[in-house]
Amino acid sequence: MGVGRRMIKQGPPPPLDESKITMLKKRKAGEPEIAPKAKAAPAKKRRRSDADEQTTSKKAAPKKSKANGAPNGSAKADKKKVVEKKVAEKKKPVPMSDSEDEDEEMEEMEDDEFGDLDGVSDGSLDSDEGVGRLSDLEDDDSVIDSDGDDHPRETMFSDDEDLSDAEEQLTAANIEGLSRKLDAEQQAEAEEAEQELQEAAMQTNIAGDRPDVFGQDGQPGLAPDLQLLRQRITDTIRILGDLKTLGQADKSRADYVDLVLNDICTYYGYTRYLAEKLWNLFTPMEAFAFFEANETPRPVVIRTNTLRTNRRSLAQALINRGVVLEPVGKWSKVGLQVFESAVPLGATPEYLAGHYILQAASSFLPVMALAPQPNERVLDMAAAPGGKTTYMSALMRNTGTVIANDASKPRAKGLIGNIHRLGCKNTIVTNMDARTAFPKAIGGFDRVLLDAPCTGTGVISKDAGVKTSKDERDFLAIPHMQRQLLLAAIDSVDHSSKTGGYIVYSTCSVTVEENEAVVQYVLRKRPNIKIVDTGLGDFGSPGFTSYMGKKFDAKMTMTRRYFPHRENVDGFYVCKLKKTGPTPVTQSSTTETSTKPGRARSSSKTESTDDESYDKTPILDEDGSAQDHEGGSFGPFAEDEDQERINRAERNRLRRKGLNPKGVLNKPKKNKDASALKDTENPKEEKSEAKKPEVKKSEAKKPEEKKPEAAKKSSNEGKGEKKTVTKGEEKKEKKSAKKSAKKSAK
Ligand SMILES: C[S@@+](CC[C@H](N)C(=O)[O-])C[C@H]1O[C@@H](n2cnc3c(N)ncnc32)[C@H](O)[C@@H]1O
Repeated sequence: MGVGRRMIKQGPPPPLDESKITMLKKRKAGEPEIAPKAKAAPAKKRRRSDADEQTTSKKAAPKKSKANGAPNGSAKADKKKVVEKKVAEKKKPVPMSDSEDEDEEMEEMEDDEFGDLDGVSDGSLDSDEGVGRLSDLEDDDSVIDSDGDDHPRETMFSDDEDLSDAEEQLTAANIEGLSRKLDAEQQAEAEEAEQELQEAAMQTNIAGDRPDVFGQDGQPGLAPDLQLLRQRITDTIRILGDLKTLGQADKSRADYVDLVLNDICTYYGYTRYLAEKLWNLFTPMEAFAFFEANETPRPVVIRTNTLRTNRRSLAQALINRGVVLEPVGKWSKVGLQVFESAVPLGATPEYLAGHYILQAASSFLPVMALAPQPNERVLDMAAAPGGKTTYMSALMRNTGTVIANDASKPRAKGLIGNIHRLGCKNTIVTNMDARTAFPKAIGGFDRVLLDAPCTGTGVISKDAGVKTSKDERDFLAIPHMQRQLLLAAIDSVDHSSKTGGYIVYSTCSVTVEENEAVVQYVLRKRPNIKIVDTGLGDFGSPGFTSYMGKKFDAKMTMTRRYFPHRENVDGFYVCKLKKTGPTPVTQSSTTETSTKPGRARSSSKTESTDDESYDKTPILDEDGSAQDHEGGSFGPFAEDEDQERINRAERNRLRRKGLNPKGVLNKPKKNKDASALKDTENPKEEKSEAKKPEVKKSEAKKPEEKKPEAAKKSSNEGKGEKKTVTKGEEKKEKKSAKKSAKKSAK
């Protein structure tokens, strides 16, 4: 696993530290560096012997000098600085609260969720010492053990370890890993400072330093190499920051934007269409930071599965396997950021036992915003591969019900796998197109999560293919689908739910079309919803209230945006909605009455008046026939309908096997279900076949399975023969049938 940016802790970036810039300037100018904290701060707490210290220093020293030339003493001081910073951070209240009028229980839960829990520190390969110390820690009464019987809730959400103690213990146990991490952090900080310097330089208006990005003939031409291209990008961005002073008189802003966009496409490999779309989200400087951030991977994060373990135990187990990790940030108490691993994280015994799931940090956020409660009925509309479903299940402590739906069958299989591995027992998987299936098939949920399919512009660092694969059509079709899904999500929620009535909409995309514009659309279509606070505090940035001349609801600021270059997480959007009343019948895609489980629903035929909210594209079965999504009331069990579905599925299954369904299913004795099926299919045929002697029938069927056409022919011939059979012949036939029956019995 690489270091560098990956090592940067997730969370809001710290404010610009001027001293770093001064330090770097001095270093560049060859002036001696002073590390005031290194001098001033003697080591406060020493958890290791001097011998250990020396060993570690020896290992760490070359890296340090490589990283920034700082002596070891300075690194120690920096380490202390980091610990001090952490302690100071711990003292700060966590700025996350849910200001909504939810009941006390929910508040309690969210308090827990965002509680000041950040106990586990870094890990390394020094497992022996670490194990000893961690056992000491467990014996220590001062450490709050969440597994205590007095706190059943804490037992489940067992990350309530004593922060400082746990952190120090793990720090001691993992000092080598910590040193490495600190080195990398320092390096990253130095890189950041360098970048800031560059950016500051960009903004500096030095007389006579006017970059000439267009060249002598006023034409941009081809940049000779990538380094120069990058230089031209930064120069152009600098000019755009102060066009009046730095721009050429004969060039407009549009000329510069055009130039920089072309260069960005060449340098980073975007299509012009997408580069422009992303560029328009930010100031030129920030757009550059965004494009840059998309070139580096986000930190590897795992989520503790609290249905199986707690974060401290998991951290300890993984540290013992050579994993260097620490809590992902104050905002989560189940996430662990992994810096280094001696073992593949997807194959450890803990992974296989379902103690954790590899999950991007930003993926935690929609579930935290939804805050599902124990015993609720919750729908995860687009659930595969199940990172959020399984988190929801854990928050609900395996109580209530989670319907985890996904339209893709292969992906639903992965979802089932994760559900099993993580031990989620309150989850039912369905495989339907959520646009039309909900609330028709089932509704009345307390909460619905729609983690919508999207263009993926927030995860370009993971999937660089997005840079070239998404075109204008995608940015029309995908938001269209998102709107349909969100309307269905809203209609599937029980507005009168005592504990909930919430919908969370999220995407891993940063474009406005897929986020604010979708929310704005549903606000217009559903007057019975309102935007509410996500409860995610100040983490992230507020959603846009206007974009390129479009105005959005003022409450859009309550929605949250996350960016790779700001929070060092995947680009993400989270919006929480509260349903305040029933959807008017004229607006709902299906009638909303009686959506409670087990109750027969009234006709769901009420078609939407809104073209966009109701997808009229028929959903095709595997055999290509359109499913009946219209008409028919939803009852507890529609036996005929179910039977027909079962029959159809069986026929499809046989066809896939290369068998003629009629041939196989017309064997009543061999397959009970098949005979039942035949009843509904072709009773007449069944009757005439029944008259035939048993043995003959089975003999006749065999070739039919292999050669359907020939079999058909012979079956027809058989029918024809029957009409002319005389009584004598019939007797003979019966006799021979009896004989052969006896033979076969023998
Ligand atoms: C962003 S992914 C969901 C990720 C998932 N929530 C998680 O955390 O693991 C979007 C999912 O939507 C599914 N999907 C696409 N169209 C759908 C539809 N019409 N109905 C239901 N699911 C759909 C895709 O198969 C895909 O798995």
